[in-house]
Amino acid sequence: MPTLSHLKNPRYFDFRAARRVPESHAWPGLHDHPVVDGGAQGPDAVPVVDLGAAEADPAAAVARAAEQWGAFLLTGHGVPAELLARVEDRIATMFALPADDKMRAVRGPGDACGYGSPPISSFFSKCMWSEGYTFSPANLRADLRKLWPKAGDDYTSFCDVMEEFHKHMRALADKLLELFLMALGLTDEQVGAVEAERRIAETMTATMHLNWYPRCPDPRRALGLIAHTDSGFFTFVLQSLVPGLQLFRHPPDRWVGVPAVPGAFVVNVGDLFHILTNGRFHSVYHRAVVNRDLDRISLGYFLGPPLHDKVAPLREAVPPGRTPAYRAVTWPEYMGVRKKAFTTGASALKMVALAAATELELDDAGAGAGADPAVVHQQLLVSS
Ligand SMILES: C=C1C[C@]23C[C@H]1CC[C@H]2[C@@]12CCC[C@@](C)(C(=O)O1)[C@H]2[C@@H]3C(=O)O
Ligand SMILES: O=C(O)CCC(=O)C(=O)O
Repeated sequence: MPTLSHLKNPRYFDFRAARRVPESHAWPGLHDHPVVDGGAQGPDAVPVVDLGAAEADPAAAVARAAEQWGAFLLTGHGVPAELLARVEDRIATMFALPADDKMRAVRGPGDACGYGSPPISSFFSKCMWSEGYTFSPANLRADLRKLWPKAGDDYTSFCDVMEEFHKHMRALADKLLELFLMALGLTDEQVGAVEAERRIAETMTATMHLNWYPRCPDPRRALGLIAHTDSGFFTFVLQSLVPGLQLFRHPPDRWVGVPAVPGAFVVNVGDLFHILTNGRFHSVYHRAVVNRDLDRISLGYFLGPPLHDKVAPLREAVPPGRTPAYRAVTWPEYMGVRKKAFTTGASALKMVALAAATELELDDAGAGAGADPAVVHQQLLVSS
């Protein structure tokens, strides 16, 4: 059996060759909470928002899901299923590149983009059972030359497909932002006319993160992606083939498995949207688990503000007579707070909460309150 030392690149863990889960990849505490099926009828059914003809009032459906779950399945969105199949196929081709090619594009310390574990992994001493690749669609052709320096057919088809996908997704993001703002109670006119809202719509940026979760000989000991909230505004997750995404819900503490619905996106509310909406739409803890027989691929399309813009609660989101619950932060500033939160066991959202906000407002803040699975892991596993 090949071991790490037999590989040309000693930094590359060869998941394909692994016959067992080594201590470096074994996470304690994975089964502290039960897992329930979010695809079955009942209170744990993940909400579905259908943007097609079937939904009479999509803004009301978005409001309910964002307030009660911080996540929902999005169908009827108009992105062709045939394009999604090509996207998944191209991602699989990319992850099948030889290790040395992938390592050429490795993420540097502090870099947002690149190949390897996602940025959050640096907060933990254990390794996740996955590989990832982050890139900016705005810079796609240049970024991808790191993986395919000689360009060629695979490079061209990857870039063509991702550009086509990005075009659809950016338009869908605008549509969903408008629905989110209408869900907050803004009228059509206000969404277009109020300066703060207009600026968000005009400047929102997109980042893509691809995940590959290789099949795993002992899936109960390994973890694909540690529990986290996304830090930006909102994220579209594509997991249309193999399920593995779980949302944290409480009380009682439990993981809700999100069904893999062909052609659907999962939409997650992120921390900056939580702040923007003054906690009315709350960010959601989620994680990805792995399985024994099947590789899994997922894609996150992350929307957020430009790096230098401050995000503060929208005036329209703060109830009359109340003060905003959060202070203004830029995205990089918030990432810095989150890093500190991981090393101290605190909640990043609570760290940017304003002292004047009442306990009630913070307790309403969903992810910021109550049991926090990431903090539980953090106490056990933070890298020294
Ligand atoms: C635009 C983003 C959003 C990032 C950072 C940057 C690029 C990669 C994203 C993720 C993807 C995996 C989980 C996460 C927590 C991570 O570590 O990297 C995400 C993070 C965030 O939502 O904060
Ligand atoms: O693999 C998944 O389903 C989750 C992906 C995710 O949470 C992410 O990329 O942030």
